[in-house]
Amino acid sequence: MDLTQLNEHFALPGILAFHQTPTGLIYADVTTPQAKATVYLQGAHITDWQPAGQRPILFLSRKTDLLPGKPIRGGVPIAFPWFAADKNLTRFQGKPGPSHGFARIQDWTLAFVALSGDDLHLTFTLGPSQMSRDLGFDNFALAYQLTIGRSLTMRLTVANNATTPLVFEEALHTYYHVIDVHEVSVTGLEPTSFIDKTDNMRETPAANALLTFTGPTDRVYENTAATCIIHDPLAKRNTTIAKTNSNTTVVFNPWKELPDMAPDEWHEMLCVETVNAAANAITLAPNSTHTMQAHITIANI
Ligand SMILES: O=P(O)(O)OC[C@H]1O[C@@H](O)[C@H](O)[C@@H](O)[C@@H]1O
Repeated sequence: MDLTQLNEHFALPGILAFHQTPTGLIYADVTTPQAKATVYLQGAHITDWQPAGQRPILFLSRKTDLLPGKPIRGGVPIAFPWFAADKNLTRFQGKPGPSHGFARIQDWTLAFVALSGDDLHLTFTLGPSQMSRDLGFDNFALAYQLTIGRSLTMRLTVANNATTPLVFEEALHTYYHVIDVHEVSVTGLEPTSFIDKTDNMRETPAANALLTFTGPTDRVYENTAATCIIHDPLAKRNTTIAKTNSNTTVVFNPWKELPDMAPDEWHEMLCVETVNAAANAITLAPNSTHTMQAHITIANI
């Protein structure tokens, strides 16, 4: 659907309207009694969620390009069907796939809109495309359900429509806005060992202490379904991330400016990602589905 059709079919006066950036990306502009949000069709990518009375919860780089086919830096990129670098080149006839897969750089289809009390439900779908087929993925379907209100729920369902198992990784690669990452801590991962991507993928024992940030951080915590809490004393809030059917959590801060970030913006961001990757990659039987969910709530402290 083009912009006009989206507005004809789905707009809700005062609640939901669709707009287009000068660069050609279509987005949903959401204003409910409880929250504001922005969701791009490219990647079904939520870039802003701001419950009433709160500062923005999600980080979005001021320098991100918002160009067709280019990943957006911030918000919640959906990684599928692999996480980070494509590690299995032979599966794709030697062609390297894009970082974090193709789902975040494809246009999704908006399939469902409904208001339920103060919550807005949006469902996006993605099926095979020329790009996915070129990378060896031709028999899957994705549905992404967002429930936007005082809390945010993100549910990603993968269906395997093939006659052979579908092996994939997935992530709701959530960038949180924090006032100063030096002052922030994360609880929930104390008892869990991790792969340290900043130290040659070293298997690192559990710290048994809350997580604070003093340098580049890129950690893959496997076999954990734990709820995590981001404690941001300067913002006077705790952000709680509860997961369903996710056994990996990734924590990321580059500790330097990335090419599509403004200088020093890394101070203001922290990724705590709801993931199934590495040892927790999913093998999905034919004619079955897998649903991973993240539920985010905010409490003032
Ligand atoms: O630059 P990208 O492709 O968006 O990836 C950002 C980061 O995403 C993290 O989740 C990965 O663990 C990092 O290794 C990676 O650098």
